[in-house]
Amino acid sequence: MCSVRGLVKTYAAARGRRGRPAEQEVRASDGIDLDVHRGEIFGLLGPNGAGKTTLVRQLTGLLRPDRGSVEMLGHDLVRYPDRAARLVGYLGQQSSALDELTVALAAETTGRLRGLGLRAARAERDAVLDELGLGPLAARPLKKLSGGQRRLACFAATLVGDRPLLVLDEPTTGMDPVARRAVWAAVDRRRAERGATVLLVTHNVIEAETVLDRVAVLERGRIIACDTPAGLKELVADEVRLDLVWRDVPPLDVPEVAALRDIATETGRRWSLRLGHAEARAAVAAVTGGPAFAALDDFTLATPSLEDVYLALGGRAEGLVKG
Ligand SMILES: Nc1ncnc2c1ncn2[C@@H]1O[C@H](COP(=O)(O)OP(=O)(O)OP(=O)(O)O)[C@@H](O)[C@H]1O
Repeated sequence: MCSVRGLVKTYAAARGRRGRPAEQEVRASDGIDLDVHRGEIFGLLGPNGAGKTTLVRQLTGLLRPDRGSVEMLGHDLVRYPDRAARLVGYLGQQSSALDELTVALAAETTGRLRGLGLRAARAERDAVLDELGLGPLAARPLKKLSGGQRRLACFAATLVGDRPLLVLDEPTTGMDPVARRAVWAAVDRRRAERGATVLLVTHNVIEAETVLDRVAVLERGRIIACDTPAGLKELVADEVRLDLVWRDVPPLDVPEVAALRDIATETGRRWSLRLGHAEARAAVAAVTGGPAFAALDDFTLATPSLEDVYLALGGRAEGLVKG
């Protein structure tokens, strides 16, 4: 479906202003090889600034790589970037182009721009707005919607006028749980019923995990791991996650608790720990059996999620690329 080889993109250094030193140039894509197969939902994960948006903008013909090739359904998109519009439905991070239109007109116009006749565009518009529960907002201009509503309306417009590849950059940003669920259901339906291919950029690792077939983890312009969610999770299969929530102050006078603190990630009253199975059993016994129990509000023990993989990879980057 889409094959990327040796992709390199460097942003030029910004000149320093008012005595500040010039910024360094940024190599946002640093030799990326990637294959997205037809009919799969492919996820791109990575921390802020890893180069995800830069990569997808090159795949959608909006940004020209310095080096490397992008081939989509047999088309060379580096040489012929205009062809991407016929192949890709792209939901970028910003939506200003549609802001003046109503929700209904944004969807209809997208369909028309993608070559649908008026009746077909209107029929698809109605079906998509209905599918996403946007009917009540259809007559409202996008600029008068909340952030999450606007995002959902832009997502709706992206779906009109079927494209073989959907590229969605953080589609659920700002959405409430009902809207998010509607987005994932719509993505899944397009794959199941129409064999659509979807490339998804997301930070919402846990939510996306249920729909993703394969995932690439990007860091500083490079792909440091690429596999199925299950394959990636095997990388941390020997670990479990223990979350402890304290009522108030953790009982650091209990030696076992003090020892756990050294390896915990603290967020408010919550401690998150990644532990081996035996260590986790010992930790649970220590915090639930002894004097620490009175200070404990809640605890959960979970098998690793894609988020744990992502965090673990952050610590040991190189050499994990698979398949
Ligand atoms: N137009 C630009 N000019 C200069 N540098 C840029 C430009 N756009 C992005 N960068 C830099 O390139 C790197 C990759 O940015 P990019 O937006 O691709 O990351 P990202 O993975 O999409 O991040 P996020 O998760 O925050 O959206 C960052 O270091 C960023 O600062």
